[in-house]
Amino acid sequence: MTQQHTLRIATRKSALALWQAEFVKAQLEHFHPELTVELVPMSTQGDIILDTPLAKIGGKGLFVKELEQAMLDGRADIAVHSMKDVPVEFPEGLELYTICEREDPRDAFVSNSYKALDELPQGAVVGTSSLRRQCQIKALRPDLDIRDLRGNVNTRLAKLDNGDYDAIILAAAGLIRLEMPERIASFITPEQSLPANGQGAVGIECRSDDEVTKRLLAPLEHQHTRIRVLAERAMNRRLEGGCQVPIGAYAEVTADQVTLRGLVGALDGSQILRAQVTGPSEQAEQLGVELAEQLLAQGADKILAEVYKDSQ
Ligand SMILES: NCc1[nH]cc(CCC(=O)O)c1CC(=O)O
Repeated sequence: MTQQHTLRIATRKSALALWQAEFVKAQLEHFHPELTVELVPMSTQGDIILDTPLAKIGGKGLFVKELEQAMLDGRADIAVHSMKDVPVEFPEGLELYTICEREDPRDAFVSNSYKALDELPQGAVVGTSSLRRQCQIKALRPDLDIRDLRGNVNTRLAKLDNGDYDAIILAAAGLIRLEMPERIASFITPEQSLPANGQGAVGIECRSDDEVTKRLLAPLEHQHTRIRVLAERAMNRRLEGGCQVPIGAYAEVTADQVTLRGLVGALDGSQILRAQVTGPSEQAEQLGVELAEQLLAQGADKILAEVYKDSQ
């Protein structure tokens, strides 16, 4: 590496994406004081199509395609992603090389009037566009009126503050990173609602043949997080679920064992399939597949087929 080496980070322009890119930049500069790191902010399809419910647009990787093209064209060297938005498969020539330490993976209950989900009055209006959150909240509280809520974190908070909703559900990690932890009225436990695979974790993608960049990224790797996220993603991959599916996946690691919980739900919360597996950490991905197969044996394929049919 020469003194002048510059590493360019392709990033979306939302506050959270920029925070994550700046975080990776700071880490890289910390480990490599000689390195210059630049951000290359860009808009993605997912940022542009704002008026259609995400579940209806479908299409895996709405938020990553442009970033990936920039790396393939050599306009950028790495892309920083929220792991939960990264498709399970990568285009030829690119790979997810680094998984950084996870922030709190739980969902957060956010409201100006109520402290928790079970305090909401009958028929209260709750905002979320996530099918996963929708089905689990419906199962807990069938009376609630769940309405679509799009936009980046600040837009969603503004809609809550306008009085459009009694409460909204957001990833705790986003609120913590954007320095708004006081917005979290309470955490939603994994028992109430399983988080999305990879929630709270940041991943770094680069060109497969870019050994220089890989060496620079190596110190940012967090093995414990990798095991958890690999197990969670393997489950989603086996279920062929993108990021807009009513699938929850949550892994925890104790000593050298990983415990993975998974769930597939019907959108109205009328049916929720759950399963859990435990095994050695080295077999994280196999455990994810095993869990998916348990869910398929319970009929997850029928539920998911129904969801995909509705989103056509
Ligand atoms: N789908 C959007 C998205 N992607 C990542 C996060 C939060 C941070 C994370 O999971 O790392 C969010 C916002 C949210 O779900 O509230």
